Amino acid sequence: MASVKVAVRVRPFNERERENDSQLIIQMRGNTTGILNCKANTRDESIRYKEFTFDYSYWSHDEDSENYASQEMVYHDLGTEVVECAFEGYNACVFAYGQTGSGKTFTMMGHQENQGLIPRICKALFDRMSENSKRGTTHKVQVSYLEIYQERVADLLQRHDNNSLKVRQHPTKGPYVEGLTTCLVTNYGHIQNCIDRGNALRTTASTNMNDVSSRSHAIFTITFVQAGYCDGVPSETVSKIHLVDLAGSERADSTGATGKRLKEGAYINKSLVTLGSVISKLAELSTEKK
Ligand SMILES: Nc1ncnc2c1ncn2[C@@H]1O[C@H](COP(=O)(O)OP(=O)(O)OP(=O)(O)O)[C@@H](O)[C@H]1O
Repeated sequence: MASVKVAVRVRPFNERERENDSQLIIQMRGNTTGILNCKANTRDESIRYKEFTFDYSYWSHDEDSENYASQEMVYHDLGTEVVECAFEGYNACVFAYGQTGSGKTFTMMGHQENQGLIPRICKALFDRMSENSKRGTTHKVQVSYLEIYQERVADLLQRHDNNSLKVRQHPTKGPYVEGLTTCLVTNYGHIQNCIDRGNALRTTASTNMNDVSSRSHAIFTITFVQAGYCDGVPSETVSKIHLVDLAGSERADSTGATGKRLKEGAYINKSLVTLGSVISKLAELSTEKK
């Protein structure tokens, strides 16, 4: 099982793009994504057209296409492995990264009638737990949900008067957010309630690029404890699943942002650049180790 997997997804045109007769510049074949640079001032196809290979390339541009990648398919490829990891005692993380309006919240959360990765992963966890309970394993599931808005951490499961929680470093457990609400959940309905409550508190706003644009990074964390017997000895396994819906990078001239929206956009871009640097550094370190 690869430790990191990268998937890209193309969404359908939105109304604005249809009205503008926008040109589709993405092609997908298997796990390869091709991008056409129609602004390149050359006829040289090797310059105009570039292909990149990912673990998965999801074609969700038109539902009628036989290659259409549904929420179910994305869950099947990416979500089932997360559930598998959690039951094996590993930590797992999925995050959605991309330009504003590109479909991150749709992929992570989806809609009631077309659910995304987060509700599907939660549902599968509880289904599998009820199977395992029959074999004597007991489980405890806790969730927390936070957003990082303009570099401040806010609890999405309970509004605090002071809406800026502190991030601290625990000597053995690593980073944590002091005072963050954790809810003990015992069934899927309960976890769904937490998700809905958190989504309702999340900071969103309308921009020219997206009517419901997330203005914050959101992290939904599931702490999953399994207790049972291993070779007759009582044992406990703890795993954490972090499901992250990042705010999208944006250009002020495209979003039409001014005032508060512009300031939000600046914070979003700055934090995404920093995240990119962190990921590059980690990748460098892991290459050096090999
Ligand atoms: N695969 C898809 N199929 C159908 N509709 C989609 C798909 N992906 C995105 N959409 C629609 O596109 C719009 C923008 O998507 P979404 O809000 O998920 O973008 P986002 O990347 O989270 O944006 P932001 O960074 O601004 O929050 C929404 O109306 C969403 O329903």
